[in-house]
Amino acid sequence: IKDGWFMEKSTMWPGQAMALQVEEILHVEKSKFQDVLVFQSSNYGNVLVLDGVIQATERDEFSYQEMITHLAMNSHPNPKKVLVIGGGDGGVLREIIKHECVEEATLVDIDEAVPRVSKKYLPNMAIGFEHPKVTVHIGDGLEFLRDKVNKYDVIITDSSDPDGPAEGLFGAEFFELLKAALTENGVFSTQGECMWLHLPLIKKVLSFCKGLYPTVEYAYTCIPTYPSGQIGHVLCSKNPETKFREPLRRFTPEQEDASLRYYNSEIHKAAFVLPQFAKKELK
Ligand SMILES: NCCCN[C@H]1CC[C@H](N)CC1
Repeated sequence: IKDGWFMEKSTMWPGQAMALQVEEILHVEKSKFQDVLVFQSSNYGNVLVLDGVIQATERDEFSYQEMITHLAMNSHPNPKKVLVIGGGDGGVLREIIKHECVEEATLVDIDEAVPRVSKKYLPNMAIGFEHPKVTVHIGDGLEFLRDKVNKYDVIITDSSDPDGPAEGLFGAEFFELLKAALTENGVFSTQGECMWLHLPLIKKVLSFCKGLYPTVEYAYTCIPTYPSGQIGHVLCSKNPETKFREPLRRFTPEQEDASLRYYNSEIHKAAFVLPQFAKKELK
């Protein structure tokens, strides 16, 4: 932080950096896995930063949390058992429990510092932890999956970037373990990186998934404080009949008005419409 500004510089997005004005530094810690920083920004609320990378801000986190969750959940006919890998800030859990049909939501995050710090400084996002249907494990998502077979209807991998503790969540073994852990018509969504920055990585993940799953799609959302203002999701289904581009289930207009700020059934469809440069590269 220099002259009151935080700058998100990283080799993962060379030559560019998101900058946010800092009102107050609220928390600095070196956890077992990463550097944890929380600061109050001038116009994005409190901001959670891990290893120098913005993970969530109070003002725009809902875009990512709603889309990574509801694109998958509304593509499954009746998701009862849901698993979140990563997601230690609680935002995805908050979204999952908006689906009445969910019986249990399990979260596995490798770093206990993330839930602890999120509850304290981003309480409206970490509210997901309080729900009776929620169980939290602290541990490696890859290890957690090793003995899970035919257990989850939906799995959401809400990870940081490949550069750090989440590295294993972008590899071949992880996608194979995911497949075994999903039930017969299971669906999953991942943090799928940005088409302006990571097309080669996205292409690699998509083509690998196409070898494992009958239905694979890429969608994205707009979010001001992520690199290049956009983040994608890779969506896979074990059911060849799954049509991701058309929501199978919908929230009622009342639910959309009452409890959603980004996702709705129109933007569900729009999320899969890619600009020409990405469409060409990812087909
Ligand atoms: N719940 C938010 C998890 C973090 N998502 C990622 C954070 C880092 C970004 N460069 C990409 C998305």
